Amino acid sequence: MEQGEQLCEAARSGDLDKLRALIDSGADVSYFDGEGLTPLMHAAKHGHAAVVKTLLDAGAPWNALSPSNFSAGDFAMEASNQEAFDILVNAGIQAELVLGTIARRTNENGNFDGAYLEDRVTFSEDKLMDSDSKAVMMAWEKPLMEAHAKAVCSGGGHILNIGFGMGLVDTAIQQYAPVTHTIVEAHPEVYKRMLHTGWGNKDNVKIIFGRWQDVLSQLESYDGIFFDTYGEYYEDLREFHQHLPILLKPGGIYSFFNGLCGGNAFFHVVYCHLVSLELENLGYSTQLIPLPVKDCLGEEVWEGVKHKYWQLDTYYLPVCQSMQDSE
Ligand SMILES: C[S@@+](CC[C@H](N)C(=O)[O-])C[C@H]1O[C@@H](n2cnc3c(N)ncnc32)[C@H](O)[C@@H]1O
Repeated sequence: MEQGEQLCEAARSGDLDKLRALIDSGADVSYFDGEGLTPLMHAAKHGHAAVVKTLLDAGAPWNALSPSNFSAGDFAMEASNQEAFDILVNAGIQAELVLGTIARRTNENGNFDGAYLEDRVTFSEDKLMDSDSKAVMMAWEKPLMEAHAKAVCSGGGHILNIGFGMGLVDTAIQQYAPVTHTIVEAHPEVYKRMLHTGWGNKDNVKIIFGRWQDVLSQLESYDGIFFDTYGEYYEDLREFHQHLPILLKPGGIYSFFNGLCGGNAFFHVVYCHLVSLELENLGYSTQLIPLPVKDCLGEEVWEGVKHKYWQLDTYYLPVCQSMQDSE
């Protein structure tokens, strides 16, 4: 049997001594067997936590995917192997803190090339699409947007929303009659449509046209902030978070569309941890409220849409607050 196969066999049976000996003799820890599984996936599947740790320490890729798009962490999660799962989550967080490769790759699958804001968009009743038939926003998200609006408007006052899209969250925000409601939107056609549908005539609404990055000096500070852009990277969200101490008033609530790695359950867990950790470092606590979405997401929803950006059964709605407020 070749070394890679022996490694998979040792990982399956939890034979740590054999595994170490194979690694020491140069066996390839990123080997894929005939079924497209790595030794790490086998160890995770069978709950051999020490083997998982040894393989990761030897450089096994935590984020390799099986032919059915399962990572080692997905296998551990599916088999309820908590210890192996925790080790893999930590490995994922550490790797992403340094490299941020997963979120970037997910976006590359979406083929963003920075040109979205210059391209045409198409509006229909149930979606807003970019020129490449990828959904910028879809109506199935309406209950999520209503929940986000409820969270960020819970203290009333002055509300900021970044990214108008189909106006779902803004329509919901209006229901709470905020004192002021500022909307930042960067796409010329979306902006035009906002004006066409009367958003420019609402007494409490202020529209700022431009990329949030370019209009920061026009922003004030707010009691509630929601962030949901398109065609941007995790780094952009992270950069936006750096401005929260100025943009969010004491006692204010911040939330964002949590579509991070929405195509893979385990990567999503890693990113939920990662973003919470990064917000914590900035002084914000994050509560993730689970909302079931399976029922609003039948196959027909994705008809004509090129990239299925969300494939999970539960959405975790982030509610962030300054930790000083909760003391
Ligand atoms: C996913 S949609 C927002 C959906 C919205 N939450 C809703 O409820 O309909 C993203 C929006 O952000 C806009 N956008 C993209 N990049 C932006 C940026 N850098 N600054 C401001 N808006 C941006 C897009 O044009 C798009 O209208």
